[in-house]
Amino acid sequence: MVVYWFIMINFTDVKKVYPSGTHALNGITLRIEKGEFVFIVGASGAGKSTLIKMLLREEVPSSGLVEVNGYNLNKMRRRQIPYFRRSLGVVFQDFRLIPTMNVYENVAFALRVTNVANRDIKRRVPYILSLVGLVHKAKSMPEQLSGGEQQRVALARALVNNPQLIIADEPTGNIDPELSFEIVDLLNEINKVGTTVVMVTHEHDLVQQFQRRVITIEQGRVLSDTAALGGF
Ligand SMILES: Nc1ncnc2c1ncn2[C@@H]1O[C@H](COP(=O)(O)OP(=O)(O)OP(=O)(O)O)[C@@H](O)[C@H]1O
Repeated sequence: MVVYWFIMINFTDVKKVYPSGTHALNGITLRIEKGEFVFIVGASGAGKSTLIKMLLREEVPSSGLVEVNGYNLNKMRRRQIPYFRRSLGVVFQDFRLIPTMNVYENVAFALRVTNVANRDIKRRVPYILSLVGLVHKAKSMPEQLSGGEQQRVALARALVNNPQLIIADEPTGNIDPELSFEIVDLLNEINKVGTTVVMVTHEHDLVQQFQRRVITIEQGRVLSDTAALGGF
């Protein structure tokens, strides 16, 4: 096996058959380099979520190789999984904020679980909240926020550990179209400073607007893989 330092994600002939017998992935081979911004698109049932679950090591392939950020996920031991996941920033469609914690605490919590010192938390959380434009909402509870604001908190939480890779699974699925643009724009800004971004989406308008690499999945295969217009 050759590990290239510039590769963030490597799938080699990845197949996934669920115990039900469904063939969700039928031989996916793709490479995403560090620093790329990639949209993953495809019809419902095409295999996008299964692909994301492979990236997070929530599912293992039936065959084929999955490498993420230098880790061979096929060989990863169970006790290594939490450490691996902490190297990623993950954003989901349904935000997944802790409802009993305010905005500040939701973001701080991601640092507390990794035993970051209090004085560093006090410095880092306001900085990240300022990046997503939510300093003035630090004391608000999630239920007091709009969908777009909740997703920005989720993004702040994903960013606070300074991950090299952000995985966003339909991050705009539950927010208004005009706010969706803002979320992808933030991901775009984060990407510009070097973070790799992989975003699953159904929204063709967004994909059109941002003109990045687009990988289309159909029936568990890569149907097309188009480089960003204007090139890298
Ligand atoms: N845990 C599971 N057990 C059995 N089959 C599954 C499981 N998860 C997904 N599938 C099946 O695998 C196929 C791919 O599903 P997947 O969720 O990856 O698609 P998707 O592209 O993410 O769809 P959507 O856009 O609707 O979320 C589908 O046929 C689905 O029914």
